[in-house]
Amino acid sequence: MALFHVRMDVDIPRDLDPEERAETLAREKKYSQDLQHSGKWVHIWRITGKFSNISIFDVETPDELHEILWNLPLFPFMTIDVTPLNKHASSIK
Ligand SMILES: O=C(O)C[C@H]1C=CC(=O)O1
Repeated sequence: MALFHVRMDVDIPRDLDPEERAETLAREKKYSQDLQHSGKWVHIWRITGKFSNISIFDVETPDELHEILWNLPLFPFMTIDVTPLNKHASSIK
């Protein structure tokens, strides 16, 4: 198990075909919710006032996270920042 903090900033071009935009967003939602049901996408929080999220992933390896992120339907329109997390020595959990 490895935890990662991931920030995703979305920037969809204004001239993208509205049908393609809606279809991509619908696929993104299903992809995200399937991963949430699987336990791999542990948290997703909207950043106030931005088309961005902060997420926590629980995966086996960085390669697995890379595959998940690479296959996000919105990946072509995202800037993604990944921070690996280690257990803090003072954590009681
Ligand atoms: O809305 C977003 O932050 C982008 C993306 C991540 C999951 C999802 O459903 O959409």
